[in-house]
Amino acid sequence: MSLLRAGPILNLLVPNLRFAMSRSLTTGTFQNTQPLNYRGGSRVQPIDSVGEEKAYEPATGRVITTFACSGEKEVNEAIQSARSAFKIWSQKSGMERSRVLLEAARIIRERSEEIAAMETINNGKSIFEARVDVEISWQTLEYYAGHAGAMAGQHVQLAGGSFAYTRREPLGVCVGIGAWNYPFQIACWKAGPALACGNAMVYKPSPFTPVSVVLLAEIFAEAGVPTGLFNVVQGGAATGEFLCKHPDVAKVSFTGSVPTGSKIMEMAAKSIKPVTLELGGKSPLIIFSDSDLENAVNGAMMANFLTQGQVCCNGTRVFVQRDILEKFTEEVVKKVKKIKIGDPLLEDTRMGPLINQIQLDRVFGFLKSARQQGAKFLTGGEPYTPEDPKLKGGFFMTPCVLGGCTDDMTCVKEEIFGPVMSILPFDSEEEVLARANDTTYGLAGGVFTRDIQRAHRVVAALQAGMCFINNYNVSPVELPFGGYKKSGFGRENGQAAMEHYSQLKTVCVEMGNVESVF
Ligand SMILES: NC(=O)C1=CN([C@@H]2O[C@H](COP(=O)(O)OP(=O)(O)OC[C@H]3O[C@@H](n4cnc5c(N)ncnc54)[C@H](O)[C@@H]3O)[C@@H](O)[C@H]2O)C=CC1
Ligand SMILES: C[N+](C)(C)CCCC(=O)O
Repeated sequence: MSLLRAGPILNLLVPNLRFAMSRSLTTGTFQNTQPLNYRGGSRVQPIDSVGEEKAYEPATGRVITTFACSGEKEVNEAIQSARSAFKIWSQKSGMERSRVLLEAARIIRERSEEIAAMETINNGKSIFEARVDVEISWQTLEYYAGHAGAMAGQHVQLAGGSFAYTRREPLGVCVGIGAWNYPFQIACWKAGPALACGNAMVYKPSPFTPVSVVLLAEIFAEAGVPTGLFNVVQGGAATGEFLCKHPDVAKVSFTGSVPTGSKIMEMAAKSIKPVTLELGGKSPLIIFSDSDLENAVNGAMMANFLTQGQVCCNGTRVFVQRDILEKFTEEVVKKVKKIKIGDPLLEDTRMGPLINQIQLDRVFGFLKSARQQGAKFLTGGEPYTPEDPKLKGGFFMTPCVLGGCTDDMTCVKEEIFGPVMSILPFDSEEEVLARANDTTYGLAGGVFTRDIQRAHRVVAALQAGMCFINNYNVSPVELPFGGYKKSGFGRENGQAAMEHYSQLKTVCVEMGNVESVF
């Protein structure tokens, strides 16, 4: 399956003015001048704040914007704006909502080059990958447009002509809190099903990546949502807490780390708010010796190096059956050495910088302990300075493959969130399954083998919410995505997400007389 599944559609797009504008964006030039909050149908400065944040262009280390973190009053304004829009939106038919979502998807397609460029500038991922993210984003809105029109209840016949029916109703104002690795796509993964079900949303992106989500808010407005339906507040933990604790919020959907997920669940518990938690992982990828070697190598690359390795579902523990260990390792190392690192806005770049200096230092911290614990550095793991002088301050490193790894090493146990693959040899299926499941995480897992029975047996035994056979990290919107164990619960994407943004009402209808017991 191709990563860029909708490629032909993208190629057919006629270049428009915005496209031409985004073409002129080069690394080292963008400076944000507009307010980054969005409320009541326009960009606004927050009315109160709890401090200030800076966001960077990771490729150059330049500050591209400084913004105020929304305070309690601003958060309340955004929620009240969403509440009033909810009254209108929730009364529309599914088909009416569907039409608006389809229009939003169309505008995203039209503006895809501009959105992808913003994502690359603020996140650091290659423009090639950012385009894929934008495609997945509009596909998400199209997919949930279909579900909006198809939302329906059940009819249940009861004795004596009485009957009951069920209604699937929206929850109200939903809060989305996002991570920095897929800023625009995560927002669409949450807003798509939320809006399709008739909810309103207040969204808080990560303070590292505040820029692209405001574009989504503008696009929803242009597509015709009621004023205030989708709002954006900017900020970090304090702003997030105001959102989670607010009594008028009906649900919180969160993507991020396990410790923050745990805090969010605690806050939501106080007022019995349902939560969806998409947390981290340390997923296993199991490669049996009967695999198609080239596919297995490509699968391992896909499992480890997208978005500079900053992906929650990455298969970072690569278990390789011992008789192909040498050949597999040799091929992987060859490919990793060829990854083109550099200016992420250039067409042939495949790896950009990490998100910031803190994350880069964190990854080097893990690599230091890997070295101390005896891992072999087969390639990479070093700071990298591209030749282009404007990239001197960027947060680059070379992608790394670690050999000679054992299950007890820190680099094998903990989520690194950087371009680091650990290779672990194994002998038997039983042994590798026990080792693969020996983790508190359970987001994803993969297996490469030509043995059809073994493939299904292995994924059935994996304790993970998203499993792949003979591929890794493809994520079409039709497929439910989410974790087992400490990787969270609830599902994004697929029909499953509709249930997490709606509630079921049963209406029991009496057609005869009331027979009282008294
Ligand atoms: N599952 C995933 O896709 C992701 C997992 N991670 C993991 O998390 C680590 C740290 O990344 P961060 O972005 O710093 O994750 P984080 O969990 O600190 O932040 C994620 C989001 O939650 C917000 N937040 C933080 N504290 C909050 C609180 N007390 N109440 C409400 N909202 C709060 C943040 O502002 C951000 O929008 C990564 O190294 C990685 O291990 C990070 C990004 C994505
Ligand atoms: C798109 N995909 C599957 C590579 C990653 C999405 C999950 C995340 O937010 O890290």
